[in-house]
Amino acid sequence: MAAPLLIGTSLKMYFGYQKTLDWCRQVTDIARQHPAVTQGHAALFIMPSFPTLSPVLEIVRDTDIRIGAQNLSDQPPGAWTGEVSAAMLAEMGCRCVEVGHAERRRHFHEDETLIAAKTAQAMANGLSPVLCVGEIEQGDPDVAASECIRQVESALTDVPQPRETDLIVAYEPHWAIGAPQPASKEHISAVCIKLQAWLDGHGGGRVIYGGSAGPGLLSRLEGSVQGMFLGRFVHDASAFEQILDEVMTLHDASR
Ligand SMILES: O=C(CO)COP(=O)(O)O
Repeated sequence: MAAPLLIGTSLKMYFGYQKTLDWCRQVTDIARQHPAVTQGHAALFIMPSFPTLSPVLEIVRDTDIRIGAQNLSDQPPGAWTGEVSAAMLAEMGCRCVEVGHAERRRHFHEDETLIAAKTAQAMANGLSPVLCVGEIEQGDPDVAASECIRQVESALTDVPQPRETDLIVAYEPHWAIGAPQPASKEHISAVCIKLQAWLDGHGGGRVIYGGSAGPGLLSRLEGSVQGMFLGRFVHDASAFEQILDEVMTLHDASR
């Protein structure tokens, strides 16, 4: 059977504590009964804010939904006030962690050295990095693909080979994040196909797309991505159900 499509979301800092738990319960209820999930065609991950990780892990306990943090320290445990270690996230039951998101690069000045150290910390502790890469300005997809490959290579600098932890690469063109609509399907497909080919030849990994993604996009991408990294357009949890319906339709069409 083909690998399940990865359908994930970061809640960024949008929701409060209670709203996060309510939303996660809704999505978990959808996942429990949706054939795309129960038949193994979709694998879900959710990245809520740090203070909600523990109760959210409890909400999804009897499911295969992966929970991850939106950030981690680049350092092993020690005297790093205010930071959260990969070791603690893994101990809690997190299975993935976001690294290199455009908002962290832009607003928190995370550079490639820091992103490489965070990626290495994640992998050394068995957390799959959801490594976000993308070009800043809209332009030619070949140039964008080269830039993304360069960013992935740079992020993997400190990771020992062969890699022992799954890598998820989220292609998120900065200009398409928080926008009214995603990048065009031609642009997304052109970049993701090149990025996936590069990963296939360099230790593996799976490319998903994020940036104003919502219901309908997965179907339009016709198999050129391995999943979606969702934001605002799944804040209404029913959108998750629509996307899982698409996964099912894609699966049925491929038989
Ligand atoms: O950055 C994103 C996912 O982490 C995308 O967010 P939006 O879908 O809200 O643009």
